[in-house]
Parts: sequence; structure tokens; C-alpha cells
Amino acid sequence: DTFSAIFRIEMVLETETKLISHLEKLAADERSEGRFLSDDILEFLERASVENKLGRSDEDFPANPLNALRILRRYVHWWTRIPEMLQCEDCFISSHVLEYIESYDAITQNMAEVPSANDLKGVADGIYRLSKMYHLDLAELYGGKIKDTQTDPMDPEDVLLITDILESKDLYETEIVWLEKLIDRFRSGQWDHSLIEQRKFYKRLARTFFMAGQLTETIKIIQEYLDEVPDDEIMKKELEFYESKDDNEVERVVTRHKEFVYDAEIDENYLRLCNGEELRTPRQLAPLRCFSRETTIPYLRAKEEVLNYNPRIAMFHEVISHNETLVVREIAKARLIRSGLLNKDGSQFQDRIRISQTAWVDDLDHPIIDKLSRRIESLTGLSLTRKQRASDCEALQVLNYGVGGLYLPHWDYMLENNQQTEDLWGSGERIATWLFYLTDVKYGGSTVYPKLKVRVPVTKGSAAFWYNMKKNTDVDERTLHAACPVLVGSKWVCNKWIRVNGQFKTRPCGLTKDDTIHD
Ligand SMILES: O=C(O)CCC(=O)C(=O)O
Ligand SMILES: [Fe+2]
Repeated sequence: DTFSAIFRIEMVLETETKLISHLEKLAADERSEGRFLSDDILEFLERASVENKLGRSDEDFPANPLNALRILRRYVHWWTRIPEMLQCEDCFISSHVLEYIESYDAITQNMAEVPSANDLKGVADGIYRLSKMYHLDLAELYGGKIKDTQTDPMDPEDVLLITDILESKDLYETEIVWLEKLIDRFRSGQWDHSLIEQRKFYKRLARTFFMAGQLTETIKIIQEYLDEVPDDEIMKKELEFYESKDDNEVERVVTRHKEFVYDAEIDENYLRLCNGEELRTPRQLAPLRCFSRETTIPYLRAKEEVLNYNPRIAMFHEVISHNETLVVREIAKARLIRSGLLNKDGSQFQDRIRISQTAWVDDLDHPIIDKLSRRIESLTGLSLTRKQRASDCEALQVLNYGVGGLYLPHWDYMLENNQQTEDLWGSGERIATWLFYLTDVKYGGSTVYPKLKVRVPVTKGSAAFWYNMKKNTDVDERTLHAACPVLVGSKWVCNKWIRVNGQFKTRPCGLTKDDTIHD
């Protein structure tokens, strides 16, 4: 899918540039022979051309979720439909039209991912999640403002995509808030009325009130509309319909829907840490230090910032160069696919708890990938040899997050299903995780440890490092961690999962059963 990696949305913009030039050529060819494309298409083409230029002039443009939604809606609602619109049943289809359709098909076949209605849902759901998680102000959001970033105001149609999501989750109360704010914006003249029919909104709001079990409000909202447009026959019918209902009936609609499960409760610490709150006391923070750490190379020292001692969670600074981040991303781009999660039997599945795309890159793929592995060896003292069997670590996992992209709290260890591929047969559990940050993001995306109350901000060039196991090789549950939703930005990371069996020389057991690895 497209919504699960910002990189894919950048690709949609690139594809659109090609489609625009094909459609412009078609319009010109037809015009030269005295025929014209429909006004709908011509108006769209003009708008798309302006918005596409704007989007491509700023590389951060698709990293704003509102822009991502606009780009994808343009593609799904327009570009995919234009071939049909050009082929009306009883009109003349010129050779130019056929040519356009051929080039459209060719371009689409070349796309790794063709955006679909499902992607629109993914982005809309992402924006809803972000608004909830980061307490976004709806009036500001509609006006295109997120924190201190500003883009064009949302189109009412985009807002409706989000309220559709709310409705599908039976979140009627929330939907009412979103719709009321939308009508506020109309009333105050902040939205161009020509963009949409007001009736559509009022009708929608009335229905939502009804679904939420608020019949009085339902009738009130329709009357409010009729006060302004008294002759609207359609709305008069709506009013009659609702007036014929009684409260018992409303109750039934609501209880039917309440059987569904509501949004899972987001872990309180996760929420607060992602919002940048410091949850530890000054006393807990006081002993934390930065170290110039020895490595296995005598003259090389590393910049280590300890964020927690037991278990040790550390950030290593300036451990990957700008150029290296570009190489990793470039190799990964051709291989990205939606990230999976592991079933008990080791098979993979996809879920909303992990929204990103993954690519696996190995030491042999490029000298720089190998160099990164050797660097992690010297910084951690662990062995990262890749072998046909019983490797000391996995290949490098490269991730790009999508709109509202996140990874809810989880552990990196896999317990019984730790031998997915042959190279890892006999490798044992994931003893440690090394996580390089390849980009900065504007807002959101931190890695957080809800049990330890630790937050690692996304910092290009740095890495997070921790042990998932105690010295006696029991897994350490305190390492529960998560990736916060990305609010604005394209988050790229890559991580090395280091396996336990190859580390026996440098990682002996501790003196007590519970000894943690914290040096
Ligand atoms: O992206 C992050 O910040 C964390 C990623 C992670 O925990 C994982 O991929 O297992
Ligand atoms: Fe993880």
C-alpha cells in the first residue's frame, strides 16, 4: 500500500507529473482538431498542475499528513477515473484518447504501488490518530496548521474522508465534534462555499446525531438549515423522516453499534512520552551522563549518552554519516514492502499496530552496509558476523514510516519463533537492538520505553542501543518499547538485531540470577 511509507507518496507525485504532461498533450491534440475535453477534466488538470508543481518544489511537502491526503485523494478520485471519463458511451473516441489511455496503463503498470481507496482510508485514519495522540486543535487542523507548520487549508472533502473513518469505528460523539467544527468554518465564511454543498454537511451531521442517539439535536440541525434555505425539498423530507422516529428507535440504532469494540486504550505513558513529557523525577534524572566510551579499536572513542542505567538504554551520537544514510535509503527504496508482524507459528501478518514499510539489506549488498556492521561491532563489542547458518545477527532492517506511522509497544525478542530463515537457524534470541536514525523528523516519531519512562528523540546520525536480555539470557520485559506516530516528517531508521548464541565469548553469565547487562 501507499499510505504506510512517506516515500511512496513522493513517488505518487512523481508519477502525477508524467500523467499531467500526457493529459496536457491530449487536451492540446484534441483542441487542434476542434474537440474539447470536458470542463471537469480541464479544471482538474489546471488545479492538479499547480498543486503538483507546489508539491514537487519542496521535498518535505508529502511529509505533511494533510498534503499526503490531498495528493492521494487527487490520485484516487481523479487520475484513476479519468480514463473512464474520457470514454463516454456514445461519444466519439479519438486516437488521441486511446493514446492517453495506453500511456496511463503503462505508467500505472510501472508503479510499485497504485494508490487505492484503501490508502485514502489509511491516511484518514492516520490523521485521526494523530489528532487524538497529539491533541491537535481541529479548527487549526482544518486551516492547515499542525503545531507550527502551515500548509493549505483542508478541503471539506478531505475532512469527510476522516469522518467516514470515525463513522466506521462507531465513534459518533467524535464525529459530531469534527462535523460541527466543519459547519463552524462554513458559517464563519472561512471556506469557499463553492467547494461543496452545505446541504450535504447538514444532512451528514443530522444523521450522525441520530446515530449517536440524539434525536432532538438531529431535528434541530435540520431546522437550522431550513431557516436559511426554507425551500429545500430534500431537507424537508429529511425533517419529516426524523420527526417520524421516536426515541426508542434511536436507542436501538445505538445499541446495535455499541456491540463493536472501541479503540483500544492507548497506554498512558506511551501517550505522554510521545508528547514529550518528562515522567521521571529530577532525582532519577540526576545520575544520567554522557560518556566518551572506549571501543574495540584503541584510538576510537564513541559519544554515548545514557538515558537509563538498569537496563541500560543508550544513545550513540555521530555514528552514521549523511552520505551513509543516503546509501542505506537508496538501496532500500527498491525493496520496501509493508512491515509485518510475526504470528506464533513464525508466519507474517500486517496490522495497524505497525504502519511502515520494511526492506532487508545485507552486508554483501554494498560495502557501506558491511562497514556499518563492523562499526556496530567495534562500538558494542558484540559479534555481527553473517553466515549461512547460525548468524550472529540479522540482515539490516530498513524502515520508512507512513502517515501517522507508528509501532505500538512491543518487545523485540520473539520467544519460540526466532528462527525464521536458514541464516538464523541456531542463532538464538535477539539479545540486543541497535537502531540508527537516518533522518530527522519535524514532529513525533520518538522511540519510547513506557515501562522505563524513557524517550529517544529521532536524531539523524545517532543510534539507540539496548539489551533485550538479562545476563542469564532471560528476556527483560522492561525493554518494552514503541515508535510514536510521526506527526510531520518522513522517518527513516534502520536496525540490527543481534542474536545471542554468537556472543558467548564476550557475554558470560552474571553473578546473580537477575544481573542485567549494563556496562
Ligand atoms: O522506529 C522506531 O523508533 C522503533 C522501531 C522498532 O522498535 C522496531 O522496528 O522493532
Ligand atoms: Fe522494536
